[in-house]
Amino acid sequence: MTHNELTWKFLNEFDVESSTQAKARAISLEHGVNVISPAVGAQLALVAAATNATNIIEIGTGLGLSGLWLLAGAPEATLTSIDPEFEYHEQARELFTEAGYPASRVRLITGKALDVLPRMNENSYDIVLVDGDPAQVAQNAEHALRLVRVGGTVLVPHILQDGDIANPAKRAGIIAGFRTVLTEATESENIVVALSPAGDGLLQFTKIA
Ligand SMILES: C[S@@+](CC[C@H](N)C(=O)[O-])C[C@H]1O[C@@H](n2cnc3c(N)ncnc32)[C@H](O)[C@@H]1O
Repeated sequence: MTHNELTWKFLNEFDVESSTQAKARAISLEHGVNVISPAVGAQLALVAAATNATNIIEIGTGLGLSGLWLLAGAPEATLTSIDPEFEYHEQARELFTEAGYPASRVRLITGKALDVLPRMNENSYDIVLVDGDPAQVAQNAEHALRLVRVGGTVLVPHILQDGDIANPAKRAGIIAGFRTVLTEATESENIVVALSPAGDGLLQFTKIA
């Protein structure tokens, strides 16, 4: 194993999941859902805790793993999570309940992000997680920036796209969308940006104006 591979392995094995998070990961994998790594999950929890988040929105519930990590950092927060898959939401609901989060604080909206997000109030959320349809990442990130309050943070996992984002020859389709998100984030004067190499990458930007 190279030095870089060893470092990456260490980084991604550093954080330990709760039994419910581990269960959510196993069920997600059974459904073929591309989940965040424990290292990314821990980063989400840390941002939620550091932001003292009370109002979180998540695009792409999956089976609930990323939501469980966000609530681990802000157990008193309300999580609104959007996904078109009703079956995923049924399973996720069971996992949120098992982890002790009441239904009143986990609002699952079964629908498509681009239908739901325009109806949500701007400057209202402490955290917006963008992890829905990768083909719509640029539009979703634009909505996220509108929805997050000043001082709040937008989180975009899978930003490195399995290494494809670093390959200039890869320009088409989904990769183009992720590149747009990165370019717009670095060019905006109203946000502070950090790109983390954890898991498949995590782009974080905090609105400052
Ligand atoms: C990468 S998975 C999310 C994984 C989850 N965030 C986690 O780490 O536990 C992407 C999710 O986006 C959902 N999705 C697909 N199209 C969507 C859309 N138009 N709006 C919102 N979510 C969508 C999929 O059903 C899938 O659950």
